[in-house]
Amino acid sequence: MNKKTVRDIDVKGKRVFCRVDFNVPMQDGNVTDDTRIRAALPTIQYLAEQGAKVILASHLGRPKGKVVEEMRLTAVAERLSELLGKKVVKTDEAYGDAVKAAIAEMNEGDVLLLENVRFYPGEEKNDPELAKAFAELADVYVNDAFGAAHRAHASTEGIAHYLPAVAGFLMEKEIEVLGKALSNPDRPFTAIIGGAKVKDKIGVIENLLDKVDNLIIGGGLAYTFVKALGHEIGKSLLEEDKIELAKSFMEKAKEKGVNFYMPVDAVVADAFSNDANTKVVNIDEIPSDWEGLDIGPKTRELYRDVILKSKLVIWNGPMGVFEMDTFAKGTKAVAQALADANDTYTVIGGGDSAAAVEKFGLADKMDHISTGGGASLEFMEGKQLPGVVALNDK
Ligand SMILES: Nc1ncnc2c1ncn2[C@@H]1O[C@H](COP(=O)(O)OP(=O)(O)OP(=O)(O)O)[C@@H](O)[C@H]1O
Ligand SMILES: O=C(O)[C@H](O)COP(=O)(O)O
Repeated sequence: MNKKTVRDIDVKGKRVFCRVDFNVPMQDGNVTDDTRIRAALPTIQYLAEQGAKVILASHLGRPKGKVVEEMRLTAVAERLSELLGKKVVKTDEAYGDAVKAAIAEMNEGDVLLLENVRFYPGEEKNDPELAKAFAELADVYVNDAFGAAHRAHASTEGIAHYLPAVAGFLMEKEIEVLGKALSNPDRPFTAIIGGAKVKDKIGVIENLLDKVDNLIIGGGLAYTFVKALGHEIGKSLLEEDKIELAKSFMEKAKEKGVNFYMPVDAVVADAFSNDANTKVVNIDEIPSDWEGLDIGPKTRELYRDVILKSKLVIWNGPMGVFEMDTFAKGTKAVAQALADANDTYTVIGGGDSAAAVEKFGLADKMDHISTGGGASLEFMEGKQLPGVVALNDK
C-alpha cells in the first residue's frame, strides 16, 4: 500500500482521532456480533501502547443526522472495554466543549469513544465545518474503518484534509489482501458471485471478468443468467432489464477465455418459506409455478471441484436463501469447500458471505474475511475508496 500507516508516525503523547467501523449488529441494546470491534483491536492497542491518547469515532446504523437513542454507542464502549481489559470513556457527543474537556482529562494510553458520528447531519454530507470540529479534537488522524472507506464522510474523508492522516492495521491488511488479489493473483483465480441481484454485482462482474480464470455464479442473480440462456425459471428472481447484460457477460467470458460456471441444477420450492415443498430439478426444468431458492447437489459438487483446484478464491454473496435452513445447503457447501481447500487462499468479501461463514462455524478456516460489505464490493469493482485516497502518501 502506498499510504502511510500508524507505523510511519510518532504518536507518543499525541491525541489521535481514530475512525473505526463499529457498525455492529445490535439486539435489545446488546452487541450481538463483535467481529468488527475485535478487528480494530490491534490498532487501538498499538496506539495505546505507543502512548497515544486514543479518541475513537464510529457510526452505528443510519440515524440520518439525528439522535436515535437505540443507536448510541454505549453498549459498544462497554464491549470494547471488556475486550481491552480497561475502561473506555464514552462521551455523549462527538465534538464540542464537553468532548474537549473529556479529552483534556486523558492520560497517555487512555481510550475514549465518541458518540455516533451519524447523529450529525454534517457527517454524511462531508461538511467541512464538522470535519474541522473533529480535527480540532486531535493532533493526528488514523483511519482503520475499512468497512466505511467507500463513504466520503466528515469522519472518513473530510477530517483527513486537516490533520496528518494515516491508515491503521486493519485498513492496511484489507487493502493489501484485496489489492494483491486483484493486481497480482495466484492462479487459477476463481471468483464466486452470489446474492440477490444482478444490479448490485454488475461492476464486480465486469471488473473481475478481466482478471479471473473462473467465474462462478449463484444465488438469486443466477436466474437472470438462466433466463438469458432461454430457459424457463418459473417464479425465481428475475431482472428482466438485465437479461441482455447477462448475455453480454457470458459472451465476454468466452472471448476472454474465462470459465463461466452457472448452476446446473436447483432446489426449487412452491413458496418462499422454510416449510415449503421442495424438489431438486435440472436448471432447464424449473416448473413454471416454483422458484429456485438454492443451487442443487450437482452444482454443489461442480463448484467444490473448481474451488479445490484454485489457488485463490474470492467469494461475495450467498448461493441461496441461506437464512432458511432448507435453502442453506448450497452456501454451506461453498463455505465447506473453501474451508477444505488447504492450498487455496480464501477471501470472503464481507456482508452476507461473511455472515454465512460465521453461521456455519467455518470462519477460522478462511484466510481473510473482509470487515467491509459495501467497501469490499466497491474495491472489487476497481473503484478508489475515498477514505483511503484521502490518507497521506508514503
Ligand atoms: N435464489 C434466491 N432467491 C431469492 N433470494 C436469494 C436467493 N439466493 C440468495 N438470496 C438472498 O440474497 C440475499 C443476499 O444478497 P446480497 O446481494 O445482499 O448479498 P451480499 O452481497 O453478500 O450482501 P451484502 O450487501 O451484505 O454484502 C440473502 O438475503 C439471500 O437470502
Ligand atoms: O456496514 C457497513 O457496510 C459499513 O459500516 C457502512 O455502513 P453504511 O452502508 O450505512 O454506510
